[in-house]
Amino acid sequence: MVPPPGIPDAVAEVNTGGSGEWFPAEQIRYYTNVFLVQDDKILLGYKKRGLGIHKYNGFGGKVEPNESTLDAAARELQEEAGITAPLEHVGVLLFVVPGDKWAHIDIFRAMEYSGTITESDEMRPEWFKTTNIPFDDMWDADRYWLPLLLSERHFSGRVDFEKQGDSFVLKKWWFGIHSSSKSQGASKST
Ligand SMILES: Nc1ncnc2c1[nH]c(=O)n2[C@H]1C[C@H](O)[C@@H](COP(=O)(O)OP(=O)(O)OP(=O)(O)O)O1
Repeated sequence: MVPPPGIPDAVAEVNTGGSGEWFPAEQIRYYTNVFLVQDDKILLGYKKRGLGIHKYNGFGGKVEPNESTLDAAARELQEEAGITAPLEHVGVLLFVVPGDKWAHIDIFRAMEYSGTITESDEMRPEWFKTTNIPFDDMWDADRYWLPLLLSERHFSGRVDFEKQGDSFVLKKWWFGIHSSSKSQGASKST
């Protein structure tokens, strides 16, 4: 299948599914999401409030006006987990819900950090073995793309959800890797 609207043509498909047409374009809102990976462990945060409450996720949030994505990612990691880290940009995901702004999420990976991991009002940090990631308690499509982050790929993807009450029901997804494939070169943000 060719990449869906919003994803560059050069991205090679690795996983797709669901049915129906892709939802039409809306305005875009920019977010960040940071995953800290060390040896065979990954740091996730249990979301205590707001969008994605009661799910595990990386640390991140909205990019503020006049802020770079990298600066936003570093700020959110500090605010939500109390640490700083050299961040590598590894992926872009589009999350689409009809009638809402598209969520464009820049995904970063960190392999080391400074400071003390600290619970915040928004997130309770918790280490998991990479062989035991709590996908059943995460956003539904995370199981399809998080392995790409762990295998050090550069990836892009799109997930269309339908809102049913308070739930986001997975309708269709597409994930692909970039031809350079292995990610490289950290952007220092500490
Ligand atoms: N489907 C979808 N839509 C929007 N955001 C997300 C998803 N899936 C996700 O994994 N995410 C991520 C992107 C961000 O890291 C968070 C959402 O950020 P949010 O908590 O709303 O932003 P903050 O700026 O931290 O929020 P406030 O401080 O304003 O409450 O989930």
